[in-house]
Amino acid sequence: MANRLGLIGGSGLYRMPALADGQWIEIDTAWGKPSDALLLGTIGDREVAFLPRHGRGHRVAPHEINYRANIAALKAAGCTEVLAISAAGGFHGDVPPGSFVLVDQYIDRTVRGGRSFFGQGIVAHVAFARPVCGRLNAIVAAALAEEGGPHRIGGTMLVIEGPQFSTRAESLLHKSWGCDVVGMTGLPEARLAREAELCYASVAMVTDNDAWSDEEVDVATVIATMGANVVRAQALVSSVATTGGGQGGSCAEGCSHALDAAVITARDAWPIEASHRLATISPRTFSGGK
Ligand SMILES: CSC[C@H]1O[C@H](OP(=O)(O)O)[C@H](O)[C@@H]1O
Ligand SMILES: Nc1ncnc2[nH]cnc12
Repeated sequence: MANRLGLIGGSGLYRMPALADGQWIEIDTAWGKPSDALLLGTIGDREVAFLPRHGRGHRVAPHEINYRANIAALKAAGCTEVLAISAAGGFHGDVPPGSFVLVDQYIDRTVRGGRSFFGQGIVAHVAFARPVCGRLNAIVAAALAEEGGPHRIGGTMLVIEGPQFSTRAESLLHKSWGCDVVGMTGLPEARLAREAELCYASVAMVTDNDAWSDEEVDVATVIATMGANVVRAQALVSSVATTGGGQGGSCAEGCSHALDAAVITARDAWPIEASHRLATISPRTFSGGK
């Protein structure tokens, strides 16, 4: 098992120059094609796989992303941990544009499908009260402190369906709920990472104040702020890659065994096709299936 660190780059983060000898490799999955090829390489001693969430050139909209294929491709590449980077709007003065937020909770306002690997004969309900890996989060928190730029440890991300930005009324509602940041892609990504038994952490790079004030968000603002902070993001991922080690793929927080207490369908009832497909996201659970 490669024990790679997976990196998902969001808006404005389509390349990863830190990857020494990076090679773009096409991967197909039982869930279809991911947003792009994976860039496989190393940062320091750590093997890394980078995937631009919207594809190079930003061709795939948030509601069109095949999140299952993206996560399955990272799993197939031998990733055990995933650090996701996203552009996001901020809801208050503690998370101004230019700050990085280590997300630890989500509220889902999406209506898209493809939010689970399960169904079609095999049912599982993974625990999601703590939707990110506390162990990987501690590594990212240390890297944020070392990087030294403005950041916040912990924050709730509200995920909208998009692709349109929120109305002012929605933005004010989400702010009143105590959310810290808003994006369009954090879910179902985090849900699927848990189902695929991957440690997952997410850093939101705040690019704008969404729509609750007079400074209404637009794409130009998002890209300009991302551009100004992309070097910081690259430094952050390099630091995580060189300080984290993946714990040999066995996570003390339980991410690597998330399906142990989750699959409810009797083993002798597993349809063969479904168990073969699921073996690609959890070989240890499903390879011994029928
Ligand atoms: C370009 S503004 C909206 C766009 O930015 C965020 O992308 P990502 O989460 O992939 O960094 C947001 O979710 C939207 O997809
Ligand atoms: N305000 C916002 N809402 C949703 N996604 C975003 N990505 C960047 N800024 C955003």
